[in-house]
Amino acid sequence: MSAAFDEEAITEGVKAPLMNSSGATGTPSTEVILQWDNLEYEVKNAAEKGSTRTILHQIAGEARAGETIAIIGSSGAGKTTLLNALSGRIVGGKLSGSILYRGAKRHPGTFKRINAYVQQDDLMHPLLTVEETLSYASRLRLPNSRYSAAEKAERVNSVIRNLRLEAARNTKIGDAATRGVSGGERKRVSIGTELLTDPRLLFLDEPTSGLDSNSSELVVELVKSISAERGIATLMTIHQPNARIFNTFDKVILLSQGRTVYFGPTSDAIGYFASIGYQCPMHENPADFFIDLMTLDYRSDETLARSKEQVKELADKFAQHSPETEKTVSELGDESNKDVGSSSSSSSSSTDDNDDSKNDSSHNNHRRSKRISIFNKSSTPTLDMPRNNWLSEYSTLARRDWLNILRNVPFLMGQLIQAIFMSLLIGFMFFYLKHDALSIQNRLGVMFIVIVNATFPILMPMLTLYYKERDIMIRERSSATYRVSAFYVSKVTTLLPIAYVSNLVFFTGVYFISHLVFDAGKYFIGLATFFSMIAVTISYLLLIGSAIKSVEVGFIVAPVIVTIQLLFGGLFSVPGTITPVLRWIRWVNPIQYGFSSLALNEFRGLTFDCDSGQQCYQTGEDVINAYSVGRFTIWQNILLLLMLGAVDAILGYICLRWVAKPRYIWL
Ligand SMILES: Nc1ncnc2c1ncn2[C@@H]1O[C@H](COP(=O)(O)OP(=O)(O)OP(=O)(O)O)[C@@H](O)[C@H]1O
Repeated sequence: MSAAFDEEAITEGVKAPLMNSSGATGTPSTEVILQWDNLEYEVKNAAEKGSTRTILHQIAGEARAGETIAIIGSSGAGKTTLLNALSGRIVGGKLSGSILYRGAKRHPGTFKRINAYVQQDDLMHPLLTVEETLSYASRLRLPNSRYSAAEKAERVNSVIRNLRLEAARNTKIGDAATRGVSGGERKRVSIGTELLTDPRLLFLDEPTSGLDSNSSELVVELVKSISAERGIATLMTIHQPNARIFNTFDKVILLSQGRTVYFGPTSDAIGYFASIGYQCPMHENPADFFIDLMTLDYRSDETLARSKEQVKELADKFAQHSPETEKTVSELGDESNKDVGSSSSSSSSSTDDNDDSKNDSSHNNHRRSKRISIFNKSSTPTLDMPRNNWLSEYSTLARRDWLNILRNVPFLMGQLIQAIFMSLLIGFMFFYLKHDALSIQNRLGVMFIVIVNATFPILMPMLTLYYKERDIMIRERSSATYRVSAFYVSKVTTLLPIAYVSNLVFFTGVYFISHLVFDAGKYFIGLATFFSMIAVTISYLLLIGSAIKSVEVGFIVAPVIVTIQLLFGGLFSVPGTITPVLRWIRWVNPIQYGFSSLALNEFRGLTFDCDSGQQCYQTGEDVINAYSVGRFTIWQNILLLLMLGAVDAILGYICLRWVAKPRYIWL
């Protein structure tokens, strides 16, 4: 099933022999998966024009197969920046130094498919169950050429088992509006979707944030256990872990102000700090102790200066320690790697405090061994995954979209109730139109309101849906899960039918209650115009939702443009009378084409009973001429609508590709 892969294909250039930092050739059990050296990251300093700010200073380290490494530091220390730099997800600024994947330069296209990144915010479809979420992820991420449907299902089951999600298997993910799984379960589902592909590297940004200590411990323990079992090199940022969690990690990187204050086996950290004059008090959580040492104290200028001095001293001492440390860390790394996968961390320190932490650790590991089952050993990590074809991606996404939308009862009911309510309101407002002079204005009014109903009531709720899904797509795409085009077409083919069903009810209701010209041909031509207008609205919302990244700005721009289109739609001002400077608007105004088409359809062939002495249009043709709606034929108007829709849809797709394109800096 998991065929062997050509490793040359995933790296650039000549592949270097695998070396650990002491220069020894790596053995499979201590294989260095990721090495980084002299990493510096600079950004523009917003406070001072022309100057830069260094966020990471000369960071070096390595992550080996099966190791779980924590990046710890106070807020703003540079943890996420380091994680992003290592995972190839850093945007903007200037990154320098070197990062090697198994001894060779990383190749962006393939590296992102073999490493997994669990973001801090778990963006998932709230209406899918845990099992469905994992199942769709497996269908999208695992290639059909290598995995049968049964194997994918087995993999999902294995993830559910290993991440202890059996009880939540059929629970919906949920969100602020819908109660779903707990925070810890949600995080484990996020991790599970990333583990489905058997990554070689796992990055987690604050996986315990927002979780209580029990859930946090479980998440970290499971990640550690799975990483060790599967030979995954795992790096995670973490905020103030408790002592038990701290001792779970094989190694820690302690960061302060973008500098390394310590990198090495967790069990040696207390000893190292004691050796440079900072003894961790007995019974104090070592993580809290280290973070206190590394945090700037802003209470006064004096405390700030003192804490800055202390941070500098810690970083300098670690840097001075470096040649020796590199060796020590590497040797210790080898030691700890021997333990990777077993249930205890190495310890070379003999201080009381360290004994304390060792006790914690062994207690922890005892709990872990009881609580954690392991992945199916027969499956080996894969290094690269070929993609599924477009049709397979599209059909999976479309099925997921349909499931999502059909479960979104408030949205569907809202659409239907709105359609019924508006059809009754408008139908009875213009109830049973006669053929007198007054009916002319009313008929024009009905035509216009029908067209308006194909804009706002569809645009706003569907734009909300689209923005949510777009963000999930951008996250999923960062792991090269599927093509943007498959996502985009899937959106068109779900949103359009949903809009058509509810608006068929609306159109039919208005048509018969207000008693427009009863004729099957006119009904269907009117419906064709109305549906073409809906297609333009859907394309327009895809364009806005793709081109404008910010939801807030999108919600301002979208209605403003539609309002302008309404003003120039043909009812409030006759096109020929508009100032020449603004006259071009009609050419790109779908409302004008839609209104013209409906008006032509309704008025053609009509005659009106004018009272004697009353100024009145005698025939429908008179109305058509007076309102200048006869510039194009009905079918030309419909064609122009469809063309505008196609242009919006194509522009939307181009914009989405641009928005979804990762702009990561690579080393
Ligand atoms: N692109 C950027 N432009 C400007 N400043 C940046 C940029 N990236 C990071 N920073 C700054 O670098 C510092 C480190 O940021 P980072 O997010 O890595 O910290 P962190 O340790 O993860 O903090 P937290 O735990 O609060 O998330 C912060 O002060 C942040 O504002």
